Amino acid sequence: MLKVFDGDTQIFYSESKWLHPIFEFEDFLKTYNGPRNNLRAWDSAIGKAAAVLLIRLGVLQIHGELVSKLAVDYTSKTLGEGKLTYDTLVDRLMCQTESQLENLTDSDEMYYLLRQRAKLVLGVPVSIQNLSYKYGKIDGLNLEVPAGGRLMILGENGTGKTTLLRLICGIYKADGGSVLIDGMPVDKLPKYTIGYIPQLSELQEEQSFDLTAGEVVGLGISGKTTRASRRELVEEAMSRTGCAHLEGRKFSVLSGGEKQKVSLARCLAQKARLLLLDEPTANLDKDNRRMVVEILASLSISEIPTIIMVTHDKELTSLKKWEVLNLG
Ligand SMILES: Nc1ncnc2c1ncn2[C@@H]1O[C@H](COP(=O)(O)OP(=O)(O)OP(=O)(O)O)[C@@H](O)[C@H]1O
Repeated sequence: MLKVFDGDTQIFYSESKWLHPIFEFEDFLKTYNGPRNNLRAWDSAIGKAAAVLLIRLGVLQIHGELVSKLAVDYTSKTLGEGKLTYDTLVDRLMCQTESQLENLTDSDEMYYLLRQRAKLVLGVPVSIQNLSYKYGKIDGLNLEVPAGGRLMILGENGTGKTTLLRLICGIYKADGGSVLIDGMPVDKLPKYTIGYIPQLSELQEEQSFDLTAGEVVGLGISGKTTRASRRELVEEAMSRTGCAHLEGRKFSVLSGGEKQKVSLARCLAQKARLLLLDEPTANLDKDNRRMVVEILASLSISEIPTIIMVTHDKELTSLKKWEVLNLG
């Protein structure tokens, strides 16, 4: 059970189990407009996981009926002594989550792990078995990317990186083996599951596209969405990728980098569960490359889609915690 107070006023209450009340509280905060500088929480049991989440949400004073030593250590290191009080102190809470967090210190990485354990990820798993294709070095390839996983495909020119993305999203048919996304072949997937951004050269070929950038971003949004929420999704995605000012411009006349930003906004508005990105930072200047890196980092700890990306960009290849597949 979790109760949260602003000073003495209770603002939130939940009786859900495990860490779910805290994730519910996170959702509650998205629309809560009251003051947040004096948040106090009361929870029945506090392990390191609960401490990490509550502190991320800005709670400064926590009381638990049952509290673990790991939680006390983490809280005193992060907030200072005496911010976590308790009725009973135990060595550790007997759960796997507490053990998995024991030696982690990076708040983003802990948060990512907790959302994965709570199955609060947008991403779908991808399973590639014995995949073969006539071009490139794709010969009996096996690969598992879990829901919300992050995979970077590296390799020399011509090894088949782009070909692999096209096999995953069904543009090419494999000569042998299979690709299952969320347990299904690609043609059985619900519409809008995949967001694919091809290499810039292909985006450039879409010259006949007579749509505005805003309309392109709206393409991935389900037809059932109301007009108002559609607008909101488009605006939010375009401002997140720094291209809101391009909304009324024709997509076909945009520069390469602008097209990439608009395409990324399309995938965000679509809430794609699997992002397939082919050289997403090629042709972007330093600031825009940084922005893409930041968007990928923030996606990987909030919505958590599954991301499979081909890149040569040093800034991206140095990202930590990504699985790497070297083709060739
Ligand atoms: N439809 C096709 N017809 C002939 N050759 C093809 C076809 N599709 C792919 N290939 C060849 O397969 C190889 C792999 O191509 P792909 O574009 O996947 O490479 P890549 O690893 O993405 O390379 P780069 O780093 O240069 O983008 C290349 O030699 C390419 O010429």
